[in-house]
Amino acid sequence: MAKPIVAIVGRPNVGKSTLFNMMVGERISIVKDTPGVTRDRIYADVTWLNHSFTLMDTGGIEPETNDLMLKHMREQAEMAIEMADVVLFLTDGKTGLVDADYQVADMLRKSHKKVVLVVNKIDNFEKQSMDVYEFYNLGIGEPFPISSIGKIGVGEMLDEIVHLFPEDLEEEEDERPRVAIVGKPNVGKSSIINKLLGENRVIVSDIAGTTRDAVDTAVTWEGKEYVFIDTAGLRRKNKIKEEIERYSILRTVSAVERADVVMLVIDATEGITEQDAKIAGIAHDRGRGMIIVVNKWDAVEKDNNSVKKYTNDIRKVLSFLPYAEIVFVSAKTGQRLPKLFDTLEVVIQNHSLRIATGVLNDILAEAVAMQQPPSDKGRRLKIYYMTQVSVKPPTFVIFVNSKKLMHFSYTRYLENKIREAFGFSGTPLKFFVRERKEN
Ligand SMILES: Nc1nc2c(ncn2[C@@H]2O[C@H](COP(=O)(O)OP(=O)(O)OP(=O)(O)O)[C@@H](O)[C@H]2O)c(=O)[nH]1
Ligand SMILES: Nc1nc2c(ncn2[C@@H]2O[C@H](COP(=O)(O)OP(=O)(O)OP(=O)(O)O)[C@@H](O)[C@H]2O)c(=O)[nH]1
Repeated sequence: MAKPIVAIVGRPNVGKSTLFNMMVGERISIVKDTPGVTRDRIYADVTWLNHSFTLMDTGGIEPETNDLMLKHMREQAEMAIEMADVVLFLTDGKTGLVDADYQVADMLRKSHKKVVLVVNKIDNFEKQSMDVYEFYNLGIGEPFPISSIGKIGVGEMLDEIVHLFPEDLEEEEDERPRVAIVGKPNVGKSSIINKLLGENRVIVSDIAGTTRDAVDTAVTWEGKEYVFIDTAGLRRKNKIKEEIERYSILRTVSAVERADVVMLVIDATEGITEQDAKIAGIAHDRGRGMIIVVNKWDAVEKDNNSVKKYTNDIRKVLSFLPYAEIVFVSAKTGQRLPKLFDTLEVVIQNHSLRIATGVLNDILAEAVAMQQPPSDKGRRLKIYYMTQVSVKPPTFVIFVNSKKLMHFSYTRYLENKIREAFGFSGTPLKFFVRERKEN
């Protein structure tokens, strides 16, 4: 299930990373008094009451001139409008309103995006209340005063944010599998999409709707419909390197968030890299189906061993996703591209496969008979039964006598047995262990 995305925008130094850290609850990004430090973490999961969302810090480089700052802020706002469900527009109550705030407010108003206007650095609500009123002038609604450092006003702000989240209804109606094409710049994402869409057996239709849908493409292949989410085209002109990186990570997160299955494109002429692993990690964390698309296969010198060698390298670097499907293609020649649809279909099926409890417990009984569950200090793990509670990804609950006795390695053993029996290629599996009183 896609989580809503909340993006923080605002001028340099208004306190975006301070607020981000405070909401996430850990000091996962680095705040310095120097404006514009590049941070480690720029997105994170936040839970408020019973709502979960992905929070993004669109961050900032301190540009040397005012003109550059305006340009930068415009891009930042564009990015937030494109990716987020709710934009958190952060301003600085100590500095007061500035021209750049008006410009961003104009863009947000025109986009019809849901916006929460937040005035930060109101460390003393009584003394500074007048400072807050002037922000009504932006014409984008009521300003929410907060102090990120003092942790004041944040509850009211969060209430307003979650109040603006879209209803899930819309999403449930759309049964079409959503496929995100992700990967480093220049690996051939656009080429793959264009070639796939150019196949004469593929029917492409436009998706009308929000700004975000503009990057989506509906496709019909052999009577089945899919929605492709494209993250290509990240290299806008004159971007500073750190910005490109931040944008591409945030866009990847946003695409993966909305997808069922992720196609991670890697460049065969470069081989698998740490950056590819980072991107793969985003999909894995979110439980998406996974296909590794090794592109530019035409451009490497091959022998009988090449596929095996590449596969081994990929498995090694991406050891956390042994379940991923791997396909070797060339967007240039079109080689094996149609096979991508076959693989996609398999992964989609597996990602939402349900196993009946009876069958599952037959496998469990067999697995337990073959390898005794672990024990500790004379007490042995007992597994009562197992049931699948959800799909996308397939999620199982294992009922045991004691959670402490359930080792990670035994869960993995059970996972392997389930995979042996049912395949589940291309999809992660999730396991929860629950305790039940011994009879
Ligand atoms: N008084 C006060 N200062 C704050 C508050 N929140 C942040 N600051 C300070 O404002 C400065 C900028 O904070 P950051 O979180 O780095 O701001 P930013 O918007 O992420 O800045 P960029 O990295 O330039 O985009 C720091 O010195 C913070 O300590 C607040 O609620 N009250
Ligand atoms: N030899 C060869 N070159 C390819 C193939 N696919 C793409 N290329 C080339 O790789 C370059 C990058 O391709 P794009 O499709 O623009 O890559 P992208 O991943 O969409 O790039 P960004 O927009 O930067 O994210 C172009 O010069 C393509 O011609 C392929 O299968 N074989």
